[in-house]
Amino acid sequence: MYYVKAPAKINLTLDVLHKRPDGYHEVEMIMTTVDLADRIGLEVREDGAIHILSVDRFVPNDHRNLAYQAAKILKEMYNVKLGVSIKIEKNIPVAAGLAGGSSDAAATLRGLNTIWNLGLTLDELAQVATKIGSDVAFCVYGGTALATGRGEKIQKLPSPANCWVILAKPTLGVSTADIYGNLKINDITHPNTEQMIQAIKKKDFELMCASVGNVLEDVTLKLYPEVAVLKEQMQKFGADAVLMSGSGPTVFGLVNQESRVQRVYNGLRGFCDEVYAVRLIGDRDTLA
Ligand SMILES: C[C@@](CO)(OP(=O)(O)O)[C@H](O)COP(=O)(O)OP(=O)(O)OC[C@H]1O[C@@H](n2ccc(N)nc2=O)[C@H](O)[C@@H]1O
Ligand SMILES: Nc1ncnc2c1ncn2[C@@H]1O[C@H](COP(=O)(O)OP(=O)(O)O)[C@@H](O)[C@H]1O
Repeated sequence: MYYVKAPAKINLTLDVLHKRPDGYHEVEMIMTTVDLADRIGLEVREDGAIHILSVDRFVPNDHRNLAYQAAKILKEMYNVKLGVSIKIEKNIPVAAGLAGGSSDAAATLRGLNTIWNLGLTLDELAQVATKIGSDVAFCVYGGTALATGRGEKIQKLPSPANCWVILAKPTLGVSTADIYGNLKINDITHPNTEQMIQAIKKKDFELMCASVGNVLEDVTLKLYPEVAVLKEQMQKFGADAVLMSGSGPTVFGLVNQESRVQRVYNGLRGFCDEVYAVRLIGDRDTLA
């Protein structure tokens, strides 16, 4: 079995510029990877079939799985005769705003490139990724990046100031399409993306904390008030910056002092079953 790591992402910023004629939203967002990861095991099949093995009850075991779709598209585009068995060891909460499915698909592309001997570059894999979902191209590279278009155009950024990330996932899943669908374009307070880029380049933790922002947050908080409560708790227990990731409902807190990580983590455990204390990975080379 050949294993590939599929880390979760958080959105440090998420801005929507306008709604496009194709129904997608034109976005400008800064994403970075954290060290909470699924593990994807791949085994070549001589019969040409694609099989998914996953025991998580929220993860589809068939063609609906994004890892399955990744293998199928890659196989068709490059006329590969071999097949693959894909084992998914799920650690990233599902439908959480952490791009777990997208990262599984991206890890499958990277892994198949190796075990099917395709010799493709990451840029070529990212091209394939855009056919699977908006977040998959980012996940092919990992690290930290500015994503534009519908999220598939990736410009690499350096690794931000290192810090801890506390993730808290309420027991509800949200549909990304629903959240975008409820966004009122004329009623948006835009985050300062340029300032966040400067904060990342200078590795300035305080400026990074002052620059976080996500225009989807208001939409999800209105639909699910328990997410707002979680945000307040995270702030109360002393995180330096608190924001919802993606379309939610996961809330993350940035903390740079190790002594405070345990306090925030323990405080939240009283409210929320799924809490994780992880590090920013931030650097794309760690995926290799
Ligand atoms: C909100 C974000 C932020 O990183 O992440 P998640 O919350 O899903 O992790 C992404 O934009 C999600 O990307 P992804 O989950 O890959 O979305 P897709 O499968 O491409 O699209 C799902 C649906 O979301 C809506 N959508 C998605 C991307 C976009 N730029 N505009 C949209 O309006 C569309 O209705 C689309 O049908
Ligand atoms: N490998 C996968 N892991 C998780 N979810 C998957 C996967 N493949 C398909 N899905 C479907 O995608 C949906 C969104 O999942 P996920 O990527 O975890 O969330 P998000 O888009 O919020 O980051 C889930 O409801 C699930 O049915």
